[in-house]
Amino acid sequence: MAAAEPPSPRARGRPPPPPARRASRPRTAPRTAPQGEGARRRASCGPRRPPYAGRGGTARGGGARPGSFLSLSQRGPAAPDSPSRRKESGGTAAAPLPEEDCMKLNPSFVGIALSSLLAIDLWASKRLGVCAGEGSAWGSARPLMKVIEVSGHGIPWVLGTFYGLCQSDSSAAREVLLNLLFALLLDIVMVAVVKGIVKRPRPTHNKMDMFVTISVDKYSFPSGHATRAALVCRFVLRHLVLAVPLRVLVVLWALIVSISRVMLGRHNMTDVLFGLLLGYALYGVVEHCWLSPATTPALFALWSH
Ligand SMILES: CC(C)=CCC/C(C)=C/COP(=O)(O)O
Repeated sequence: MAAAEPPSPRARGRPPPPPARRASRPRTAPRTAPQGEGARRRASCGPRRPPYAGRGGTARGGGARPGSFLSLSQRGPAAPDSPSRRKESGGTAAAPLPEEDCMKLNPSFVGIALSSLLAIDLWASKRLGVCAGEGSAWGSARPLMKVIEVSGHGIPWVLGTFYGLCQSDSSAAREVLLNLLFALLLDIVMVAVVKGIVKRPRPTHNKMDMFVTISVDKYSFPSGHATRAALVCRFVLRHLVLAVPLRVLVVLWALIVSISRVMLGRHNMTDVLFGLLLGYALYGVVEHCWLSPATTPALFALWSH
């Protein structure tokens, strides 16, 4: 006689066992099939206030709205019925994915990372501002730092280049100096534009006793001295024939000018780093727009004697 079969779960009034994929899920995430519209919305990857979001779904320290969560599993509206989508949803288009299948990236993490970086920047820059005043740790080196500051200032560079241009008697020298003048003016304009847009104030420990400034120089991002140092350094190394020790000196000068901006308390480190990058990139623009008697004959006619 055959043994009596145990009653099936359905016969006992229990729900049928879940499909194999669901059965492999951890027990800590029990689930029941979504019932009704409300449950379907909860199970979807759509906008949903995260547990750590404040009023209006804004996470602390960031500006993420609930709808701005990114889901790697979500599909854009362009391909709502793609084969992969159909496969995922078991053949029915637009079926919501289970919540656990969504990986949410909260954009406010980027904000938190940036804020942390800026906080470290402010803290480290203040500590490195050892020549920010006469009473600072290296206050006695401040006069020397200010001489280095003048060596990277725009006025001596623009006036010196202009003077050299007027004095030059070879067309090759004129071409190089005219392009250097263009590079210096482009640098001043670009730095002024970025400073005017970003409007980052100078460090609080800075004493505003700089030699000749323009209105945007009350802002600190990026460092005009650092952009000029990087730009002039690249320009000189490329267009002047110098012995190796002099080439090393040019690079050292650019580095010392840049470091001195933080030591003097004029800038935070990120101002200087961005300034160096900007100056390096601006040299590429100068090379691209290289002025020559062939491309700008009228300009060169001004300087021919
Ligand atoms: C007045 C002219 C022609 C240039 C201004 C040069 C200057 C004062 C730049 C500011 O440099 P930092 O941003 O490094 O402090």
